[in-house]
Amino acid sequence: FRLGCFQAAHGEQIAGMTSKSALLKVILLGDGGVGKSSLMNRYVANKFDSHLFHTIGVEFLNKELEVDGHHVTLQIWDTAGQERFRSLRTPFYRGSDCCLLTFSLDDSQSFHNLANWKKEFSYYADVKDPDGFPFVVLGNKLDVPERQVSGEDVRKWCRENGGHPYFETSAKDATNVASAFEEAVRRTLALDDRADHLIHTDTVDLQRKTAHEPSCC
Ligand SMILES: Nc1nc2c(ncn2[C@@H]2O[C@H](COP(=O)(O)OP(=O)(O)OP(=O)(O)O)[C@@H](O)[C@H]2O)c(=O)[nH]1
Ligand SMILES: [Mg+2]
Repeated sequence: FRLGCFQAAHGEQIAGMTSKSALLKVILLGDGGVGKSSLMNRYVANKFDSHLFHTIGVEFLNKELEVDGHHVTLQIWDTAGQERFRSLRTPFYRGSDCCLLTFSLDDSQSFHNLANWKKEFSYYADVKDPDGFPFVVLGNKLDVPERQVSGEDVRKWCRENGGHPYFETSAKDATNVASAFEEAVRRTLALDDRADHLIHTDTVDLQRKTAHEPSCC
């Protein structure tokens, strides 16, 4: 499931580039209407539409950013949260480097559904160890006064389900939106460092092997 990332990292080594640049795929999941498209639009275009249509299938947008000195192209995949679009979104989970589990703070059912979203993602993205995968939890619509979910309950769920980071966001007034995406990048790059190490080890092994065998190509 992390093949895309491995290839990017390997490509850099072959090309001998000095600065690190990676394409990271991050996917937004959560119930219909929680604000996934609004979060993506706020982050990428700095726009907000109070009468957005439900997404059908998936859409993606790219955003370039720098986090802790790493240049990254973030490919943000926005999915349709409504149940009737399930078969249109699940084929796009594979290859995701990070998953943003999104709910709305004024809708407790959307919070209770996070476990189902995590399960659906892990199944279709073929994630072997869901608790080790970089999920980030977003509680959106912080600006709405009719709050139904307490931060304490979410933090407890995050602690008990793999220690995922949690952000309370508002796509409407831009609160915490950039911080949440940047944390997603940070978590992914932290895993990539380990992946780079594995690739490096493989490369050394291959070179050793070829040194002891007659070269034919
Ligand atoms: N007040 C407020 N409204 C928001 C916020 N984010 C989204 N909305 C509104 O909530 C509604 C649903 O937002 P969307 O971004 O379309 O939700 P979605 O998760 O993409 O929904 P699906 O595409 O059906 O999965 C829209 O009318 C948005 O304007 C927010 O932070 N605050
Ligand atoms: Mg949408």
